[in-house]
Amino acid sequence: MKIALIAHDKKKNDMINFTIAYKDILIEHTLYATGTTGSKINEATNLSINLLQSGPLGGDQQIGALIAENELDLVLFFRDPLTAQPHEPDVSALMRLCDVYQIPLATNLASAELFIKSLERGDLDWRRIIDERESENK
Ligand SMILES: O=C(CO)COP(=O)(O)O
Repeated sequence: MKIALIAHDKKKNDMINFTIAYKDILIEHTLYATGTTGSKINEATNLSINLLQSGPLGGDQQIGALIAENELDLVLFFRDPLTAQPHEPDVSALMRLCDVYQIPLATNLASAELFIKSLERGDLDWRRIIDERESENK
């Protein structure tokens, strides 16, 4: 599965702890992340991550583009709901695209834990069927 990992600054510690805790599961998947989040995860876990731009510099839009191209199966986006973000329109656009394309989106640590356990159990395997169908139509 292709998974995007994103965290606003005040949620980066949550994301690092999450990736340390679930490293054994995450290592089995292809990971993408916005710039700063991805670098910090890589430093803490050594997980291999496809790094995009930092969020405020277009990283959220790059994640959105991957969703629109059916290149992501799951988005874990630890949002900070208490701090205004200069790139709020990009954040909203990313979440909107998850809804447009039916991509599971966790916006906090508690829901990400549920998703990662579902992933381990194979609950998200329906995404593989969609991926196969998409590649046949290309
Ligand atoms: O701003 C972000 C998401 O909106 C995250 O970007 P960084 O990972 O570059 O901090």
